[in-house]
Amino acid sequence: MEKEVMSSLKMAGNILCSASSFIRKCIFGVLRVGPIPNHIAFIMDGNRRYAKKQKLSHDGAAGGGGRYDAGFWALMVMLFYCQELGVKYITAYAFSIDNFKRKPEEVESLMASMLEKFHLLDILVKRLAVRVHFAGNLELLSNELRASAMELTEATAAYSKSVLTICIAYTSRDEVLHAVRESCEQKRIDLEFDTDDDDEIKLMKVEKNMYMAVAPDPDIIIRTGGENRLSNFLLRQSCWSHLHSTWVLWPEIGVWNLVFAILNFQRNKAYYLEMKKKEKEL
Ligand SMILES: CC(C)=CCC/C(C)=C/CC/C(C)=C/COP(=O)(O)OP(=O)(O)O
Repeated sequence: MEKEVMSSLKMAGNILCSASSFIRKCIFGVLRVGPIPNHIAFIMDGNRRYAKKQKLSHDGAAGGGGRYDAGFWALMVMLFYCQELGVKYITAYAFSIDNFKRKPEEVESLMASMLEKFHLLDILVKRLAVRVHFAGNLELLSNELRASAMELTEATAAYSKSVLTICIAYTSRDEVLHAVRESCEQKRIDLEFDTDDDDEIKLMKVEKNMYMAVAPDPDIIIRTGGENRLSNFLLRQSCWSHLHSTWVLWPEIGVWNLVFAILNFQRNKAYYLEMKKKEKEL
């Protein structure tokens, strides 16, 4: 009897799963009628609030892992959906330089959790043929974490179906400073940074040295957790990005949040194109 109940439950689960995957595919098909963004960046806010809500452990040993496990899986789900939709570039703000100011035990356990997640990522991204990049001042990380990040970058260098950029030890201001420093350095070496260049060319030369030079500018930046700020994230690259803020906590982000963000982006784009057309007609 118990066996029969279990197998019926399993069957019901499979039917529900196939139904939801069918519905998702239909919705994605409708979304594809409009322009699909090439690059979506995520500000993954709300992990601590989620952990508090779920009464997850806050202690040093399990705090980082417990708190950020659900957030990591939410990122993997978003990566999967984006790939299914045809969004090639995905960027995640995983750890800002300002986050180093948090309590030392919190930073330590978060870093330990990152290391664990990098090993998991190594298996998962290869299955999805995802190339992984790291953007940020990796010198600020421990030797072990930095080595693991570099290994992951090398191990996935041949994949090209999607590109996942993980911003770690990152702030936009630091990125600009780094790019300007590198560009000045190259001037000494190559004399490349010609003083006769116009501003646009100078800017392009500096941009080549940005951590984020691996991806085009984001079409959409999605921030969870209810804030409407960029918090020192992709300031230079977000000039024309559509900003989408939602109250949902990052680990609870779902397919509908992604769908609404893309629908809003498509509506704004259509409005913008309409305005441009009217401007030309005048
Ligand atoms: C390998 C990899 C990319 C892992 C990703 C893991 C992950 C979800 C990291 C997010 C880190 C972080 C500081 C988020 C901000 O939420 P918060 O802690 O500030 O939460 P709050 O807004 O509730 O205070």
